[in-house]
This record gives sequence, C-alpha cells and structure tokens, in this order.
Amino acid sequence: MARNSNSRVQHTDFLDNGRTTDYTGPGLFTGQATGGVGGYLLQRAMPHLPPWVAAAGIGIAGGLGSLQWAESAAAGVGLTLASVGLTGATWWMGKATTPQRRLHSAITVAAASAWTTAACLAGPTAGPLPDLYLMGAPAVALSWNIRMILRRNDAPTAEGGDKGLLEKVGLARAQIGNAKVEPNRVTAPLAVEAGEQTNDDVSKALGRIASALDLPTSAVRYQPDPGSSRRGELVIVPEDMLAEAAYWEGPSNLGGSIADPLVIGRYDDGSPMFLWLPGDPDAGRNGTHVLIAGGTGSGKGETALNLQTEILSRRDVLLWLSDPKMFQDFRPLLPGIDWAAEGGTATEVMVEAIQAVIPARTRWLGQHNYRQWVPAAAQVQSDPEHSCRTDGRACGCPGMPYLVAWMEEAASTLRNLGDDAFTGIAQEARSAGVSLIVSLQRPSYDQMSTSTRASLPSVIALGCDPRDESFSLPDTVLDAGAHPGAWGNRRPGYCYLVTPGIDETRYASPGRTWGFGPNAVSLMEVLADWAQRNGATADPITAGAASSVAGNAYTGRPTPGGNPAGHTATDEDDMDDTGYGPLVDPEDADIDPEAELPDDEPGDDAPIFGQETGRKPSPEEARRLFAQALEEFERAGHMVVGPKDFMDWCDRNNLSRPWVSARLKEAALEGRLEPTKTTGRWRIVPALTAA
Ligand SMILES: Nc1ncnc2c1ncn2[C@@H]1O[C@H](COP(=O)(O)OP(=O)(O)OP(=O)(O)O)[C@@H](O)[C@H]1O
Repeated sequence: MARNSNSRVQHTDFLDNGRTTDYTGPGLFTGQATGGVGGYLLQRAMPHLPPWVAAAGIGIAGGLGSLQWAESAAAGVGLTLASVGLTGATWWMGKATTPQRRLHSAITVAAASAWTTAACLAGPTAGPLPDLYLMGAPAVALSWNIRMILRRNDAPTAEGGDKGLLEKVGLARAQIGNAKVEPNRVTAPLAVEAGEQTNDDVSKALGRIASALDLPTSAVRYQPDPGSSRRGELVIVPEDMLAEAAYWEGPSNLGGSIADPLVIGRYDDGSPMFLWLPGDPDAGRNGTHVLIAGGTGSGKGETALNLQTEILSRRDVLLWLSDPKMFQDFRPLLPGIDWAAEGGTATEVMVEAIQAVIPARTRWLGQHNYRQWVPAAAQVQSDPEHSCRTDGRACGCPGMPYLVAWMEEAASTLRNLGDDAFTGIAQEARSAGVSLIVSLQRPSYDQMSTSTRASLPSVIALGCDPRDESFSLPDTVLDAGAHPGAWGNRRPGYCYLVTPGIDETRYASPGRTWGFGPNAVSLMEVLADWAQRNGATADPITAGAASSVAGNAYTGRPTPGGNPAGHTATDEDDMDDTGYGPLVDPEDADIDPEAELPDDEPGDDAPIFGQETGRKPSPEEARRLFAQALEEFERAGHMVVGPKDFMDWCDRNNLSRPWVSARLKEAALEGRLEPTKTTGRWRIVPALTAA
C-alpha cells in the first residue's frame, strides 16, 4: 500500500483484535504540493467530488442529447432500452457486493438514466425536469458522500470485513460465525458453501488469508470439525508471542512421577507444552515413542535437553542414552543417566540389550498383574492385587521403574537394525513400560523408512526444509496450517508437538522449547546430582536382562563419587585398557573393514608392525588367543563384535580376517556368540557376568 502521509486515517481492524493501525487512503493528490487552508480543504473535499461531477455530467448529457434527439420516437425507444439495460446491468453486477450498495447503485443509475432519457427527448427544461434535476441530482450525490463518510468513520462490521477477506482468498460464499476474541487469538466458526467447497479448500486458502492479513503463515490455522467436511474453526493469532526466547529455569516437577506431564516449552498463547511418555489406562492413553525431527540449527539439541532434564527430574524412570557425538550436548547430565553409550559399537550393545529387556519387563509386569506400566509398578510390590505369588499374599518384589531409551542421531542405527526389527521393538516396548526417543539430524525419508517413521506416534517437529514437512508431521496437521518448513533454522526451538493426550486442535499450534543458555550448565549439574542420589535405580529384572546381553558394558548409573561418566565409551583410555583399539581409529577411517587383509595363510605372513614373535601361531594357539580376545572384549564391555574389530589383533598375531570370520561363526555355533540383526556382527554371550 502506497503511503501518503497527508491522507492517513485511522481505523480499527476486526482481526487486529482492537489494535489501531494506520490506514492510508488512496490519495488523488499523491506527490502534489497543496499548501495552506485552501489546499487542505480541497484535499479533504476531493474524494467527495466524483458524485457531483457525475451529476453535472448527467445534466450536460441531457442538454446535449436533446439537441440531437428531441422529439425523436426512435431515439425514445433506444434511450429507454439503454436506460433499462443499464439499470439491470447495475443490479446484476452488484451481486457480489453488499445488498445496500447494490440497491443504492441501481436506484442511482435508474434515476440518472430516466432523467437523461426524458431530458434528451423533451429537453432539459421541459415540465418538471429542471426541478427534478435541481433537487434529485444533489440528493443522490449527497447520498454517496454520506455513504463514503460513514464507511470511513465506522469500524467495518464483522460481516463486511469477513466477507471482504473471504472474497479475497477465494471463499466468497463461506459463512463466518461469531468470532471469539481472546487476548492475541481470534477463533471464528466457518462453514463453506454446501456442495461447492470442502474443508480442504479452507486449508489451501490459509496461506492467502495470512497474506491478506499481512501475518506469518503459522499465525493462521484451521481446525476442521471432525463431524463435517465443510465446517471448522478458523484461528488467528496475530502476534508471535514466541519471538522472544524464554530460558529454562529448572525442572517443572522435581521428584514427580514420569506419569506426570513433562513440560518442554510453551505454546504461542503462553500455555505449557505437555508431553506424556507412559500410557494412562484411566485416560485411555497409550504410552508413546517420540521422534525429534528438525534440520541443522533448528534447536534439536536444546529440545533434547528440555526433555532429558524433565525425565531425569522424575523419581521413577531410568534413562538410557546413546549418542555418537560424544555427549557434546548432554555431558552435564551424564551422572544422572543410568546407561550412556557413546559411538557405534556401544550403541549396538545397547540396542541388543533393549531387545532383551523388553520381553523380561513385559513378563514381570504380567506376573504382577499390570496390563501396562503405571507408577505403582515402580514401587515395592506390597499390594496382593499385584503379587507374583500364588498364595494371594503380597510378594514384596522390588518395583520396576519406567525406561526411556534415547537414540540420538539415530539414522544409521535404525538402518542397521532394519525396519522389521525396529517396528517390532517399538510395538513391544510400549507394553514393557519402555519409550523410545529417536532424534534425527535430517528429518527425511532417506534417513528413516516410512514404516519406522510410523512406529513413532509422537513427534516434536522443529524447523526443517519445506520438502521434509510431510515426513515430520501428519497431513491433517499440515492441512490445519502447521508449517515447520517456514522456520528452517531461523526460529530455533519453534516446534509443533503431536502426541497422545494433547487436544488435537493444539497440534497445529506452534510452541517453543526453553532455551538453555550458558547459565543452564550449573543447574543441569545440580539436577544430575539430584538424579544420581534420588532417581530410580534399575530393578533386578531390567538390570539382569541388560547385563545378560551387555555384560560389563551395562554398569547401571554411577554411584555418587564413583565413575563420573559411567558410560560405555570408546575413547582412547578405554582402548589402551583393552588393547584392541577403538571401533575405528581416526586414521583408519578410510579403510574398508570388509577388505581382505594382505594374506590369510598361516605361516606366510610377514609381520606388519609390533610383531613380537614374528611367527604364525599354531592352530590351537590361535584358537586359544581368539577365545582370550573374546574374553577381553567382554571385560571391556565391547559386546558386539565383527571382523573389523579384530584387524589390529590379526596384525599382531599374523592371522587373517577370513580366519577370524570362520572363528566367529564357529563361536556362534558353540553358543559363545549370538548373531545380531546386522550381517557380520555378533553379540558376545556374557560368560564373565552372571546372567
Ligand atoms: N528454544 C530456544 N530458544 C532460544 N534459543 C534456542 C532455542 N533452541 C535452540 N536455541 C539456539 O539455537 C542455536 C541452535 O540450537 P541447537 O544447537 O540446539 O540446534 P541443533 O538443531 O541441535 O543443531 P545441530 O543439528 O547443528 O546440532 C543455539 O545457539 C541455541 O542456543
């Protein structure tokens, strides 16, 4: 809109929630120098002159017409037809406008054309024509002036305003009901024309509505009525209340249960963003798994901190975390985490352990008469209703905390695991009191298959590439106006939350997680310390099942003052202890682990480096060394192995990769190893720890 400071008036927009905004009318004199009182008055009068000019024009037309057609019968017919035609056309063309404007226009045209016809035929001064002109023309011109003044000074009626807006966005025939106006939110029932348009048409028009109102796309949403294909509610939130970051000030419910809602931020109306992980049989809500999806820089790391700090602040939950990024974001929280696995192999072990604990936990819950995990399951079992004894007395078994298994940057883990395996784990986990949380660096179908995506019912959808929106959010939520692609990484922490327990009308409402500024580190350390001292410890069933698979790799949460990291690491120190090196040395990153070693015939190898004996071990000796190697791996908690883990060992002992592959298969037949879901990877069956 061109700005003309001289013709600025103020008006109140119904959708502006009472805010007064500047309106700049179309200035006929834009750029023209008009000084003094005369200039000012002329300027104010100009918009009202056109009806008067038209009235004068009609008088002149009547006079000139009489010179040409006075007393002509043919002209009489022609002029009458033209007059009726013009009036009819005015009425017809006024269909789209308000009824008053239509009537006013038609009366004006009818009166003007009738007088002109009469003046042309009889002369403008004949009979009552001059009086009619002198009284009628100013009256009609004035009526238009009054109309214009009223339009400018009055706030547009809701109906008029809505109609104009709806017309602009292609929903001219839609009916809009009484709008409910709350602070920073207008909610209006809307119904599109029966048989002509559907709720889809409204969804498609949301961008245009936002544009017509000069608002961001995410400010306009539509919630279709589930019982109708043409009715719903239009929600407009004019001001972005999330623009100013708000920072984490500590957990929302320290010492509460994991069954209480976790608060991960706030919605754009200031209300808290709740997320429930366990199901609630009373509320008819299932437990859930969560996908945290967002592009680089969208605020995934801090969203994870929001969720992890909430989890760690609850008394009856264990957190297992796997992170390939050396716990870059989560280090202050490590002391409170029950099992933290860093890197590929440690994650493989954790995934194997999760698969083992799920059936064990489900069995325990069943034996104690729980259909799903509830907070009472985490207490000592003193209720005879939940006893595993057959004599009807309370069993006193230790309680089983809820378990959250978190896979950070999980794309490759999920790929290795395969769709069927992941879908199976996800399905069974819910009845075992286990929630999986998966975060993805790039939320897209090339990172995660459709069926794996479908196994994660909840999503925290942060800003992403517009092409990836349909990966993050269900179509219904996108249709309702959610648009994470509009944020990209320009709005860190902005997110949509789709999860059971939240009113579906909220799904398309943006929220923002709390920011974790530098001050948050010390607060997180205090929280981790609290969790270490007061948080749940693993129950014998979960710990037993995990150790039976992971051996030493699962130690449970470190005790206060004990190993501060308490995690399965593949860092240099651990490598030195084991003597087997890391999963992949940085300088070996390019080596294809599947490639053949130089030679595989015992006795033929020339030592490459560090070869003490310079000779090939005898077959018995080699087998003994191999068994020792497996034991060392187990001792170090390196519970999933494959030929590539033996490369250095092969070098040192003058043995080849195919020889190792053959021994691995042999060990699997002997029961020392178990195949995993990944080809060429074997899980060590713990022999050192009691299963
Ligand atoms: N809710 C929030 N409020 C304010 N600032 C935030 C919020 N979330 C994240 N940020 C800021 O945005 C930036 C990016 O956040 P973060 O590192 O969490 O993104 P990311 O998605 O994990 O990025 P990457 O994938 O590159 O690690 C950081 O500077 C962070 O402090």
